[in-house]
Parts: sequence; C-alpha cells; structure tokens
Amino acid sequence: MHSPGKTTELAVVGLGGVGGYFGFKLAQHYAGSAAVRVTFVARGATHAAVRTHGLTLLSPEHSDSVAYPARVLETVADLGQADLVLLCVKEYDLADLCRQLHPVLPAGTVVLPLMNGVDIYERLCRQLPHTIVLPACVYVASHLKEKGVVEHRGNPGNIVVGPAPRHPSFDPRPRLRYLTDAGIALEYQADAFPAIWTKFFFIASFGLVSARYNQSIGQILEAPALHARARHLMQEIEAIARAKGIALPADIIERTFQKAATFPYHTPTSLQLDVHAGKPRTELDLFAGAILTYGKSLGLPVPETGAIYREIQALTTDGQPQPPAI
Ligand SMILES: NC(=O)C1=CN([C@@H]2O[C@H](COP(=O)(O)OP(=O)(O)OC[C@H]3O[C@@H](n4cnc5c(N)ncnc54)[C@H](OP(=O)(O)O)[C@@H]3O)[C@@H](O)[C@H]2O)C=CC1
Ligand SMILES: CC(C)(CO)C(=O)C(=O)O
Repeated sequence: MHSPGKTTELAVVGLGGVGGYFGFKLAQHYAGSAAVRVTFVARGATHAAVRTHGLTLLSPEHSDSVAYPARVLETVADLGQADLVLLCVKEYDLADLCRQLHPVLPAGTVVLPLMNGVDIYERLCRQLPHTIVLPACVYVASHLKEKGVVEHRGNPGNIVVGPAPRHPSFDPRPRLRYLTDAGIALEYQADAFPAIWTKFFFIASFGLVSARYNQSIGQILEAPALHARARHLMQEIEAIARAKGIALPADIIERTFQKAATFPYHTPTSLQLDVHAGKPRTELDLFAGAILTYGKSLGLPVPETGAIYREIQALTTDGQPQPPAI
C-alpha cells in the first residue's frame, strides 16, 4: 500500500445518489482514522447541508444513517493531493469538473469514475491525461431525497472495475482495497469493458423507456409494449457492440431482462427522475446520443433509438412531463 505513517487520501466528488451511497460507506468506515482521510466535495446547498448535518443515507444496510467525513469541501480546487478520487457526477457536469481538476490533481492520481456511459474512460483519459483513470461501471439504486440525504433501495450497490489499459504496469488493487475494506462490493475484472457495455445495455434501454413513459423498471417489464421497446433498443445496441468487437455473451438481451428483474419493482432510473423533474440538463445524450453517433459512424441503422430520442427531447423541451402513453 502506501508508506507507513503517510495518511491515505480518499476523495468523493459529487454527493448525489451514487456519491452519497459509496461516500457514506467510506466516511463511516474511516471516521476517526489516522491512516485514511475521507474528503467529500459538494457544491452549494449540498455542501452546506453535509457540513452542518453530515451525510444521511437511508438504506436497509445501515442503522446509523449519518456519516461525517474528515473534510467537506465546496470545490475541488481545495482538494490537494489524493490517492484515489471517485467521480460521481452526471455526465453533463463532467467536462467542467475535469477543467477544474486538471490543474489540481498531481500526476499519477488514481481516478475512479462511478458513472454510466460507454465512453467515460476515453473522455477522462483525454481530459485528465496525467492521471490514471480506471475503467468502471456501477450498479446501485440510490437517489437524492433532498440535498445531503440519499435514499437507497434494493440490492447492495456494486462496482465493476479493471486495470487502466493506458497504464499496464500499474496495479490498482491496493488502492481499491480501501473501498472493499469499507464494505463496498467491488468486482475486479482483467478487462472491465464488457461489463461497462453490459451496464450500458441495461441503462440505455431501460433508462430511455423509463424516461419516455415515466415508468419504473418493474412497470416496463410487465407492460408488453414497453418491454418490446426496450428489446428493440437493445437489438440496436447489440449490433453496435458486435461491430465494435466488444466481447458480450450471445444471450446478452435475455441476461439484461433478467438483471432488470433483480431491481425492486418501483425502481426509477436516474434519467427518468431527471427528465420528469423537468431538469434543464439530462444524460439523454450519454445514452441515446451515443447510440446515434455510433450508428452513424458504423453505418448501422438505429431508428428506434432515433424515435425515442426525439420523443424524450419533446418532453424535456415542453418542460411538461407527460402522462404515460402506453
Ligand atoms: N443514481 C443511481 O442510482 C445511479 C446512477 N448512475 C450514474 O452515476 C452518475 C452519477 O449519478 P447520480 O449520483 O444519480 O447523480 P446526481 O445528480 O444524484 O448527483 C450528482 C451530484 O454531483 C454534484 N456535482 C456536479 N458537479 C460537481 C462539482 N464540480 N463539484 C461538486 N459536486 C458536483 C451535483 O451537485 P448539484 O446538486 O449542485 O448539481 C450532484 O449533487 C451518472 O452518470 C448516473 O447515470 C449509475 C448507477 C446508478
Ligand atoms: C437503474 C440504475 C439505478 C441501476 O444501477 C441506474 O443505473 C440508473 O438509474 O442510472
């Protein structure tokens, strides 16, 4: 691990559903530790709430629901040296965050993005070229209830992560052990990209259909028309993944439906929540936009993705979430 006597610095940037869940576990486990210091970076009202009242996680996994990290900062500019930085922001905030992080993070800092999307690794490598970015994906059903209060339902969250292809001689496992020591479920895979695509299958299809109709994962599974739409989207994603040579199982679509069935019936997706909260920015482009771009560059037709993209855009530009049109 690190030199004896040196404090290990763990940072969590963004305290929404994902950062709140994983950050809580780190802050609670390392509270009072002289060896490991946990820092949260949160903006505005979230910063004020967590500084004053701590971070609250409402989850069947924790009876003590409030955790206090060693530091709560309002900006990454004050971060200083860090051994492992978890990036837990929405995709639309990532470029701006990277611009702030670039001058701050020393060369060789290990960056772990806990986000959805198939090109996050490449983007971070471009935007933070002096750091060691780990390819990863995350499963957890946790969402902001109010600033500083995160609600988690269902199975324990888990992270799939692998070594950084651009740093083949760097073994990230000693750093990742700080997460597993804190009780975080983490699967280390020699190649994390098939897992990242597998997560994309699930979240792009269910995210788009849930956002279009404002229906939970369970509601999509039981409505034949919505189920069929999710399948159609997955068929388009599968053609792209195969054309890109991603090693996915032959029955990836069936497996994705099985995975969806492991979530509690009423689980919403984060895209659904953002679209129907009328947020001005969403991750629509991270999902549908990426499929459309890949389809175009690979010469593969993606009409179902194009249609649902326009339908969701119409919902967000009207600013009026619409009733389900099943
Ligand atoms: N929620 C879930 O269940 C899951 C989400 N994901 C993915 O994980 C990623 C994160 O999602 P989620 O946690 O839900 O998102 P949220 O919107 O709940 O949280 C993101 C947080 O990041 C904060 N933030 C943005 N920029 C900065 C910055 N520069 N400094 C400090 N804080 C910042 C935002 O602050 P502010 O409130 O001020 O805007 C917000 O609180 C997304 O890619 C999502 O698709 C993946 C699996 C599950
Ligand atoms: C569906 C879920 C909760 C699964 O992790 C998710 O990834 C999201 O909402 O973005």
